[in-house]
Amino acid sequence: MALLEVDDVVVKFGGVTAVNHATFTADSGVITGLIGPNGAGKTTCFNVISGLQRPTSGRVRFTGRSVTRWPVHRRAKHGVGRTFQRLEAFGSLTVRDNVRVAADIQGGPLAWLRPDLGSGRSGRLAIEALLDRVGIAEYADERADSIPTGTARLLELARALACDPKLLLLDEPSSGLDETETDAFGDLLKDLASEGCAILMVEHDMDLVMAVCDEIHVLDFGTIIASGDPAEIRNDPAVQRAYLGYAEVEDDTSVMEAIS
Ligand SMILES: Nc1ncnc2c1ncn2[C@@H]1O[C@H](COP(=O)(O)OP(=O)(O)OP(=O)(O)O)[C@@H](O)[C@H]1O
Repeated sequence: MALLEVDDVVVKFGGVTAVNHATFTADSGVITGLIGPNGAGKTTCFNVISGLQRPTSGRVRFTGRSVTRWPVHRRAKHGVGRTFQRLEAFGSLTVRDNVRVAADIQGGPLAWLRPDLGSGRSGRLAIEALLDRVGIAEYADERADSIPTGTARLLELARALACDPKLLLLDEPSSGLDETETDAFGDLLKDLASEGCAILMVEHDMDLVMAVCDEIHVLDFGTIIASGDPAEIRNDPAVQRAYLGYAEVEDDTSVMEAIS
């Protein structure tokens, strides 16, 4: 049993089938990529997993329990963390306070009793350590609406990590990061996975996807058309066709070449 099981999920918006009988898993210690052309249904899948979107049919199981009808906050409390493609930080708060709010909410009304949370010294140190870990400590006192986009994405990651997730859903996490920052970000993802976190990532940077993912699922028009490790996905003709939009693909054209 995998940590997250998406089972035969369908999402329809009127006449548009955004997700079409998608079945896939994400597991602890594993970095899983969910890729596909624009409009393929990736964000809708994330919304179904995090609880923002009720599926038309199908099920979502998390830690073996059916969570299909659970609201967002209940899933979050049980370990589903998420970042958004469109940034969702509290702009008028500092970077540090954005993370503190997340830790406080996760801790609940009795958080002040726990030494690792709340406003006590240990809680404060834990937040500083988190900011340092994602590489944004120097921005701790800046307002969140004044920091660069790439930094704001890392802030979203820190905020999600403050809730101690078992599963981390990352939607376009590297957009806005330069090459060096993206490399560091990839290393951080590997570290998090090695500590047992399940990571499911929607990402357009194929170099990053191919470098860090253990398993990749490819969506096209809402349907999973391929699943496998990076080498299998790279050379899958159906994936190449999906990205290029036509069938005539040279045998030796890789996905990375196809979409670049
Ligand atoms: N709330 C909605 N109402 C109607 N149609 C929607 C809604 N949300 C998504 N769609 C449609 O569902 C399809 C899948 O959209 P989705 O945003 O999940 O794709 P995506 O793979 O995340 O795309 P991108 O890579 O561009 O972010 C698209 O055709 C989109 O227009």
